[in-house]
Amino acid sequence: MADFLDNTPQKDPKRVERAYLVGVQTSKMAAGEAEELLNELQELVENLHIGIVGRNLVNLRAPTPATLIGSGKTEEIIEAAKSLNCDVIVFDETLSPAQQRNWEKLSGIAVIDRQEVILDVFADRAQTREAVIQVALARMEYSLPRLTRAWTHLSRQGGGGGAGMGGEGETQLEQDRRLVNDRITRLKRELVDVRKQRSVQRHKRQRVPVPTCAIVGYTNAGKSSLLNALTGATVLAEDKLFATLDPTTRQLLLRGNQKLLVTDTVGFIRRLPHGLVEAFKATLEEALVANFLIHVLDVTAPNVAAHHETTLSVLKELGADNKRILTVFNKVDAATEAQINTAHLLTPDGIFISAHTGKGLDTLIDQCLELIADSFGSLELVIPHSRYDLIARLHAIGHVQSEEQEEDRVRMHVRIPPSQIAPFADFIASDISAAPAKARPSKASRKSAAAE
Ligand SMILES: Nc1nc2c(ncn2[C@@H]2O[C@H](COP(=O)(O)OP(=O)(O)OP(=O)(O)O)[C@@H](O)[C@H]2O)c(=O)[nH]1
Ligand SMILES: [Mg+2]
Repeated sequence: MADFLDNTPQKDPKRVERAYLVGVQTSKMAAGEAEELLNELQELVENLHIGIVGRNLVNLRAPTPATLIGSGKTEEIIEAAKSLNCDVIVFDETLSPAQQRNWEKLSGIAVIDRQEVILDVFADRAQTREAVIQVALARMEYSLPRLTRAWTHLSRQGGGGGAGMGGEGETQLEQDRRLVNDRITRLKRELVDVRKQRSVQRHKRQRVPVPTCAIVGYTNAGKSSLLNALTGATVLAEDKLFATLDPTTRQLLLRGNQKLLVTDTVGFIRRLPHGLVEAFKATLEEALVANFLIHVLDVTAPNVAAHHETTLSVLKELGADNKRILTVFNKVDAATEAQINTAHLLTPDGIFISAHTGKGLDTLIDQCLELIADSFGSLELVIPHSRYDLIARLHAIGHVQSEEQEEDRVRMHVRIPPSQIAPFADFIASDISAAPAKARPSKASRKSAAAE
């Protein structure tokens, strides 16, 4: 049991290595969707260094409660998996604990679903204490109703085998449940401590209020590459799913001395286990507290619309769907004209960029500046030289866009958060952002002010 609770994937040479994949096409799915999901599952499984020796896309009119798919097709799959000498059958659809048990009984082979694969990939990537605990929690919550399975996670990773088949007695099961529940409680407690440190760090950052944005999006879209391209950071960017689990924040200095904190976050995927969203909520808090979001999409992905929808629905689940979002289509350097057209239709005001070549980054930065201007009021202040303390303070906390010396005073355009305005109230010449829309400076003049 102890090994099962260990979050570290075991590098046992006997571990499973031959997988048979099963996808399910339902009438609700768009043409090609199930095939594409199955390709994604294949990539996920390969990320676990398990070889794919066969795959089967099943048409499903109505689900069968016991095994999800009908008995004829079930037999056919088991037959094929056995003849290919597979040690695991992987379902793209979520299997209920009972369905999973039934499949394992019928086949004598370990049977897992996409959710478990995703959990395993996350476990493989987790590096920091926070990520390790979060993944362990999600995995334990997933495993609780599945403790009576023929293969626990441990025995599957240890090479499977029939030893555990149906032999677990009630007492053992009760004991296992208690152990898992105890461990869940302990991990939750430990997580509270780890998170306290993150919130201390954030408060430190927020002492000087700087606008923040979070980069969100489907896994492998190029979020870390964008952070690197924008800020010169060196976050690991790799062609593997879920390369990033922990958020990284970097400061970006834009035109007009405007600072912006940019956070890279964990990627999303279709059919993300609910437990993982729950477990990563705190990590994704960076997205919740951001002033706005940059949603990155891989314009070359075969089903960019589904990626778009997945990210929006996870954001909704997190309660971050009311944020202003800049939609960014990345990898234009590798895109076809048809892919660009599809993206245009999906989000007409999307920004096309390449984190690799730098194309489109200027436009993205312009739009970031606009959003900052919208959320941080733009003020014109006239301050006498005798109040140099206030001028110095503005340089420290605000973002001075322009500064003009007049006889015994200085005229400044600044952006400061509303909560910080009070000490300057007597010196306000005009509040640009609060002015009626027609009196507001045009987009172009605001941009040039920012460029000064
Ligand atoms: N052609 C091309 N490839 C890119 C571009 N940006 C990123 N990539 C590639 O896409 C892959 C994923 O990039 P990452 O930056 O790691 O993606 P991510 O969104 O952070 O991925 P996760 O952290 O796994 O969610 C890497 O192989 C990058 O080299 C781009 O502008 N053009
Ligand atoms: Mg990343």
